[in-house]
Amino acid sequence: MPPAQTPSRLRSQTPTRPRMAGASSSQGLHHPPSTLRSRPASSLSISHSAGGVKTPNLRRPMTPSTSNLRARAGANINGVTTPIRPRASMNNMRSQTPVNNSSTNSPPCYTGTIQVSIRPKPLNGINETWEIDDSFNTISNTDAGDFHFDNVFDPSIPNLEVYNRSVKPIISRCLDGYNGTVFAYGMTGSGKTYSMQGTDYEQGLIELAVWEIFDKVKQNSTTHDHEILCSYLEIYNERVFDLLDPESSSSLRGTFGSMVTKEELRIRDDSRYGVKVVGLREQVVSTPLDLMKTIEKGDTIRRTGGTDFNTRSSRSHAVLLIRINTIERATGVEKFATLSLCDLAGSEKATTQQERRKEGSYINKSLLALGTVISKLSYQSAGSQQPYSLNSSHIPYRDSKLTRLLQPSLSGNSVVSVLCTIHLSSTTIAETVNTLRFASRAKNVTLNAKQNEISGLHTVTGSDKDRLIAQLVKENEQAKRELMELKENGMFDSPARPSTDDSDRVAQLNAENTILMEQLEHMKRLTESPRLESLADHNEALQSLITFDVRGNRNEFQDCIRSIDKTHKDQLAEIEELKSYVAHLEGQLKSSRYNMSLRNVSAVADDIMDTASDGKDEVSLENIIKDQEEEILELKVTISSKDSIIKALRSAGKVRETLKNREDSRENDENATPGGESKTVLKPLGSRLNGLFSRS
Ligand SMILES: Nc1ncnc2c1ncn2[C@@H]1O[C@H](COP(=O)(O)OP(=O)(O)OP(=O)(O)O)[C@@H](O)[C@H]1O
Repeated sequence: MPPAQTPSRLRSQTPTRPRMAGASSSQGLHHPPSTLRSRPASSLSISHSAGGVKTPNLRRPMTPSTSNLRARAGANINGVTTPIRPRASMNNMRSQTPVNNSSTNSPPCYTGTIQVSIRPKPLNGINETWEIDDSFNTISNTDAGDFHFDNVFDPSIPNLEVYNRSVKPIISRCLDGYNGTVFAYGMTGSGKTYSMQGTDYEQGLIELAVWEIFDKVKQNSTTHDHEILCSYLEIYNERVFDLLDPESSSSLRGTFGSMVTKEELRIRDDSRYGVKVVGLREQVVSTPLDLMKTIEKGDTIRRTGGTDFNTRSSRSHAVLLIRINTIERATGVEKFATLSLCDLAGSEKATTQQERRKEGSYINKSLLALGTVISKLSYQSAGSQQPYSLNSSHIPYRDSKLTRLLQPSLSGNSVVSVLCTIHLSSTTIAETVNTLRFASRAKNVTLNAKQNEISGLHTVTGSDKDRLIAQLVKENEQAKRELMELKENGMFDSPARPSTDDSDRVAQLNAENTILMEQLEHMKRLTESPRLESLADHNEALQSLITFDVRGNRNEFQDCIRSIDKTHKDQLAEIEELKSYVAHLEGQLKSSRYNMSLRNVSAVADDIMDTASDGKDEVSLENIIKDQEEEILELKVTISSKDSIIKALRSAGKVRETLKNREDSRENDENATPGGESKTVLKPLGSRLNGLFSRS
């Protein structure tokens, strides 16, 4: 990301915003001094609280002295400009208190109320309707009473002063991961656009915020990476449009109302940002000029039109969204925030033009919805009983696109500053009182903005870090305990004892390999040809038994039986031997595995793994073990076939017994009657044995 330029340097490069001489500082630019009417000292003032409810206030109203008025107004008296008194002691965000929730593992948050400032538009003529007190917190009218706010600006102060007191603290919060919202509210022609967008001769709050953001980004650029994205939209006749959409730009320039062909966008819930405008363009901007050009582009297609109060009235609510993502390089901790800067359309009485009337009704409807939401939030925050008309806990954010869009901010997760612009004229007193009542309610709305922070990949902070350390200590202790146990059991005295020395380990593994190879060889020897030959001999003996003609030579028959008996015994002995050998190999396998896992435990504990050899030995050992397992499986198959043979032998033994018995009885019969039919018995027995062999 290219480093941000300093505001001063860039300002001098901005061709589109020529400044009046002396307009670059808050002290330099001023407007004609307002003439504030002094009220009679004895008048009874009315104080406004939530909901604009009047409460008698017996405080004696202040009567500003002439000098005070001059100082406040930055007045040009006798040709000398009196600087506007800086109010360093005035902390505009004082109501917002940082709350550290680290003990509860939740992100830090700011609690407080919406910050509300009143900005009267300079009056052509003498102000006899409203009084602003010395402390710049109260605006009063004999009939309407007192209204108290965070700031009540003198009409003559410049945008920079307004910015410093009502917006600047929010920018710092945004760079620290808190969402920020600033919106200008007031009747048509009262100075919302003047304040937010400025003029060719004076920077507006938006531009000042943009410079501040990039200035802060530059200050942090050695330690942090930043990404700044911007979106710009308008809500026109209850429809959301993208002001950065070039298509819209070309099709709409200089057109209004029914000629609108822009694509309407929808607002959806969003887990990260609360709500999201689907399809809204986000433009990455890397310099303040980039961002200002983007905004200016959007402004060219924003709807404006002439009203009875304003020749170039904003006919839509314009919302600029600046997303600020910050990543601290050292920790990878990411903070992200959205700064929403809203220039709302002005409320107005019915106008003569039909098109303006239609727009006006939409504007009034959405402002009414905003007023209702603010009222309900205000009562909710105060925990007080709502009037019958508002009697429900439901906050109707969905009643208008404006409230829906501002829902995340109004529902608390944002640091919010409202700038209410008013007319001081006696002809607009009803609208001004309405605006002040709205402002009073907004002042009561509580906020609980959370810091948007994501822990870095390679680090953790605060309580997460402590938790991780505790977990690692626990794991380490467990590993140590296991190692101690293994030592006590003499495991480290075995040939497989792990060594921290790599060459020792390799030698050890080679030795194990040799042993295993020998065992493998031995196993092969046991299972190879002689055994199969003896099995073949055995089969031959059985075959001859099957085909034996019991009428043949009795000696031969008995030899055959003896041979089978011997083979049977030999097979049984071999099977036992094989079984014990398989058990032995299984034991070996187990112990090899155990030694391997032991090595792993030890390696982790001593952090040897990083420096271990290329692992060939491990691989070959594993291969051998795999081979052994296969051999064992084969042996098991052999054993099971031998079991079948044993079964067959047992059957053959029984046959032999039968034959022997028959032989005996035949001898007896021969002695008694000559001839006999033994073959008939042997046939089925032979086929049974044949079947058994073919199965095994
Ligand atoms: N504080 C101020 N100082 C000097 N001129 C101002 C001030 N506020 C407003 N004006 C002038 O008043 C006129 C109307 O102001 P602006 O367009 O800002 O009103 P608005 O509240 O945005 O109106 P709308 O709601 O109709 O858009 C403009 O010509 C503007 O220059």
